[in-house]
Amino acid sequence: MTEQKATNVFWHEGEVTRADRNKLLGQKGATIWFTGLSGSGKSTVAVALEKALHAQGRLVYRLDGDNVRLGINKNLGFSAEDRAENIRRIGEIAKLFVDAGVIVLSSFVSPYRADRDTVRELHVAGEMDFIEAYVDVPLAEAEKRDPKGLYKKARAGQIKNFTGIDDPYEAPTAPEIVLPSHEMSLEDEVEAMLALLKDRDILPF
Ligand SMILES: Nc1ncnc2c1ncn2[C@@H]1O[C@H](COP(=O)(O)OS(=O)(=O)O)[C@@H](OP(=O)(O)O)[C@H]1O
Ligand SMILES: Nc1ncnc2c1ncn2[C@@H]1O[C@H](COP(=O)(O)OP(=O)(O)O)[C@@H](O)[C@H]1O
Repeated sequence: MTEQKATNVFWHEGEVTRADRNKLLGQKGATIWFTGLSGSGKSTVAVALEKALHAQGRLVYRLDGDNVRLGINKNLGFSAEDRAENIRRIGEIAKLFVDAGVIVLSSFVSPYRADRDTVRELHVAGEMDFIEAYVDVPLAEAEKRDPKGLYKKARAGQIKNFTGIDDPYEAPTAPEIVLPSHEMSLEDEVEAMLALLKDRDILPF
């Protein structure tokens, strides 16, 4: 693919603002970024939190690793470069959703600190909330769960560059919240996330 830079392109401001949309929805759009090993519980927590927020009448939308990779990012693999591009695109998509007033729950392994920090900076530059939620389980626990049988395949050498096996996972150094899903119930994880969102004024009432 030839890289082309967007030149002579300008952001076009409308007359309805993000603040107007947030007011209409009674919430503040924000990105909740779940990161962690495959099998740590990112999708499980995001699904449960989505259900809880929806039941409260919040507009919430999940972006999930497997789903996004079946669609917009289907041309990307798992090299460090492709993972960076995967996360960059998802970061941009999340930002558009936040601008629309939506609470985004994103679940991606996102193993590289620099890639996650780039998404954080993108949000901060746009004066948008970015909450990094580290779903922190020991590799042995994720491997024991192995919900998709991928660790088994990676151990057998049938999948290369598998995070935690023959590819790195760089743990967050200052996440907004840590969820040790091997020591915490799913209900407690959801409660902890809801409390944090309230604290941050993402759920103003
Ligand atoms: N090599 C390798 N490493 C890690 N994960 C792999 C790999 N190959 C396939 N899978 C499956 O793809 C899901 C991870 O996709 P992500 O888009 O979240 O990855 S990344 O953020 O770009 O690193 C991941 O999903 P989750 O298990 O839900 O995390 C796996 O099911
Ligand atoms: N407290 C918990 N929180 C989240 N997942 C849990 C918890 N306890 C057990 N699990 C299980 O761990 C697995 C996590 O899988 P998944 O959510 O697909 O992880 P990921 O999205 O990080 O790959 C699921 O089978 C889930 O039922």
